[in-house]
Amino acid sequence: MEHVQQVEPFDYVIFGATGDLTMRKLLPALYNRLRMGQIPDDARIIGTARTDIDREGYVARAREALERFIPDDVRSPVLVDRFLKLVHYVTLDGTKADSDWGVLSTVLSDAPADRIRVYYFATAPQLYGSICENLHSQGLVTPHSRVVLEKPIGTDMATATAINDGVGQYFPENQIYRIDHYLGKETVQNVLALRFANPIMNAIWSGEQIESVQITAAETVGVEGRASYYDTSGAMRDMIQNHLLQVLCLVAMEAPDSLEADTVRNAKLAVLNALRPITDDTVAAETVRGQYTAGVVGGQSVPGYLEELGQPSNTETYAAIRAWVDTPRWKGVPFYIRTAKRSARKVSEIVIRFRSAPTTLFGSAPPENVLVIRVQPNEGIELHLNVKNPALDAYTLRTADLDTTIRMEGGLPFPDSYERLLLDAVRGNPILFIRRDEVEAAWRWAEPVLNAWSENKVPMQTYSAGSYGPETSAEMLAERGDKWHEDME
Ligand SMILES: NC(=O)C1=CN([C@@H]2O[C@H](COP(=O)(O)OP(=O)(O)OC[C@H]3O[C@@H](n4cnc5c(N)ncnc54)[C@H](OP(=O)(O)O)[C@@H]3O)[C@@H](O)[C@H]2O)C=CC1
Ligand SMILES: O=C1O[C@H](COP(=O)(O)O)[C@@H](O)[C@H](O)[C@H]1O
Repeated sequence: MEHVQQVEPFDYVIFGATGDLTMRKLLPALYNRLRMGQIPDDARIIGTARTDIDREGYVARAREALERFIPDDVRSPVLVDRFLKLVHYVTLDGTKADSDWGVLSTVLSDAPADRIRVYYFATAPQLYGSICENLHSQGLVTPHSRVVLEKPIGTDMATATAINDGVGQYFPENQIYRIDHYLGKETVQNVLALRFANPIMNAIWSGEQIESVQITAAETVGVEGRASYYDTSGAMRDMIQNHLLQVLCLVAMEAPDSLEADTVRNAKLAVLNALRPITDDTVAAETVRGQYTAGVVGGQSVPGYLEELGQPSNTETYAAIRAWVDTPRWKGVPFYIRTAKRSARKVSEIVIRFRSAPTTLFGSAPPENVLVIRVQPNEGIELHLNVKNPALDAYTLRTADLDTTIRMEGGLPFPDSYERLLLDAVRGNPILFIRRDEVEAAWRWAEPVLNAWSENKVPMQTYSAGSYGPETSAEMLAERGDKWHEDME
């Protein structure tokens, strides 16, 4: 059974309440937390969007979303009805001062003045600044208010600065929660436990013992219904600048002095600031980008990216980067990070390859030890060790795996990462949210790569849907005798 504590009563005001993210992720996550007993019955979820519907109409949409996105075995009619009693809707154009803010103000003023209020922005990020301005001028920003910002925070440094400035004018940094759902994943959070709660790991966690690090987030899906967003984004902006760099930070950071949010964020920031800049001179050697062509994924024929889009595009659906963290701990250790749409399989993982044993005792050098942190699916940790091959009389080696699957008690699936993060915003716990300087440091590193790619300084490769990506990606690793995980024996 999950150990849960009910949070204080709150008002969750969602801007963008009719959109895909709200229906697919936010409402189901809140339902699940109610189901687990964490949400009090006097909490309120107040959806807002321009669509002119009344509460009944919105509740009907929310019900449909729960029927679609909550599996039958955890959806009970009684709980759904209880959840929907918390749901309200206000028709509002968040960007317009003369929109009907009075209705939202009236609804909010029904609650005590010191009630926790979370404004969740599930709209296009360009709208965040003007929504904040209106919240402020309507007197709706209280000391107990916080704002959750969905990604992407900009498409480059300039746009990120504009968004952060726009929000920062009305909310102090400690009331701003920039969400990165990878930080809500259980096994990502486990990186800190693995590293710092286990002296045996801590002792070997540096370039003295580690040869290379791989961080992969590959998906079998294409761009689904989000082609218009994705084509302005691409793999680097969609996944690397945020999710994968955050994971890299957790793998590479120095031990924080405490689990206080800013202490951990300072440690992550130090890693981002230590990332070696990729320049016009190094970008072709250190990066690979590609687009999928038609292929077969999971036994199904799928079209290529350009066919799906119906127009030419210079947007990458695959990116692999050899990054370097210039700190004494990581001297000489490449961090390979990659992400792909329409990959052979869905997998997010961290793979640590250790240096080979300096021994000739067993003839040739034994294979390297490899530690795999499986973020998803089948969350767990495996360590490949060399053991004596019991099938042979001669003293030869074979690989044995120590493999632990991390499960919830009772074998329940892990809660979706949004469940943890949505309630952390209510609790006022920002540890799994990104601070402004982290976003900026990530853009500082990513932007030169994006500029070089847009100037075609790195050729756009192709890869068949259902493959592991362009061949040049494997070649980049082979230069240093490395292999992607799927190519390791
Ligand atoms: N969908 C996903 O899986 C993910 C989405 N995100 C981010 O979440 C945000 C929302 O994405 P998504 O749900 O896909 O987008 P959608 O286009 O599906 O939804 C956008 C929402 O914003 C509302 N909206 C648009 N303009 C205004 C306005 N002026 N005032 C108030 N509401 C407005 C729309 O409703 P209406 O037209 O009725 O006003 C709609 O509810 C984006 O920042 C996206 O990048 C991040 C990660 C994953
Ligand atoms: O933020 C995003 O993440 C998803 C992948 O998330 P995961 O939890 O399924 O690994 C990705 O599909 C989407 O394009 C991106 O915006």
